[in-house]
Amino acid sequence: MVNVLRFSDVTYVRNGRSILGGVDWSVESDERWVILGPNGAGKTTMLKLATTGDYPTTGAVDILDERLGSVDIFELRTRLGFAGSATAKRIPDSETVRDVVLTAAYSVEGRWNEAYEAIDVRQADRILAEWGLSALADHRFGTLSDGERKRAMIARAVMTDPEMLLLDEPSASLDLGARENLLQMLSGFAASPMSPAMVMVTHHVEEIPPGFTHALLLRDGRVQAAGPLAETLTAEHLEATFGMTFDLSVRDGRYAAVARV
Ligand SMILES: Nc1ncnc2c1ncn2[C@@H]1O[C@H](COP(=O)(O)OP(=O)(O)OP(=O)(O)O)[C@@H](O)[C@H]1O
Repeated sequence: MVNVLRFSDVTYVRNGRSILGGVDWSVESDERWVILGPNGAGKTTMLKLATTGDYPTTGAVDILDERLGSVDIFELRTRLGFAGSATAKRIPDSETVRDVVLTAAYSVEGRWNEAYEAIDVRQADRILAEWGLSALADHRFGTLSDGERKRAMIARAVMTDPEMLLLDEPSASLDLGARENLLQMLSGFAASPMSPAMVMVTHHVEEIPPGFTHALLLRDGRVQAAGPLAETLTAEHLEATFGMTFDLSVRDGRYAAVARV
């Protein structure tokens, strides 16, 4: 398997504050990772570094075999798929859902005068179908529900066949049905050997799609545990990460955690 992401002794300091400290982490092309941790633990900062959004203060970040700091990040970004709330904010409300996906082929937000190849349009329509969005293809992005919006942003992120897909809280703010629907789709996507490496940040163990293989637990910018899901996502590691005792259960690949009173 090919290494797609490596953090080597990464620190990230801003305004005199240590946000990440001594992070070592490695992702292979067939792995699907979830990053869990309390508010402010540094999860989004890790995604920011992994998507070329910033540089580590010390240590090294290697993305798709390229060292951050000595590579053209604009070229590297075309090989990554990223969906998060910040990316959704950049999409014009008036954009159709088909164009939200299609414009990823040109790395732009908002269609202007680009002429798209028939092959790109076919690819967009195939992806819209895969993410349950065909019926909404001509709807305006601004009219979508939160759940539809999240799916549209993931569809956009996979449009260019990225070598690594990174998702920041894809299930946040979704109702139960929309969350379950999205989890099923993510689970199906994760199961395909054709899919890229995946890294997903979430706040809740209930939001881990079955089929995800690895977990990284972060607290105060430090890795508490990282590795294969079954060995890493334990009540003991959750306690060390969140500072509370949990009853943790897993059924049919779905995790649930309830604080022990
Ligand atoms: N530029 C900055 N200057 C100072 N502090 C920062 C800066 N960027 C991030 N932080 C702080 O770093 C910490 C980690 O932020 P980050 O957004 O990575 O956490 P998170 O784990 O994603 O949190 P949440 O779960 O609440 O989204 C936070 O306390 C945040 O306030």
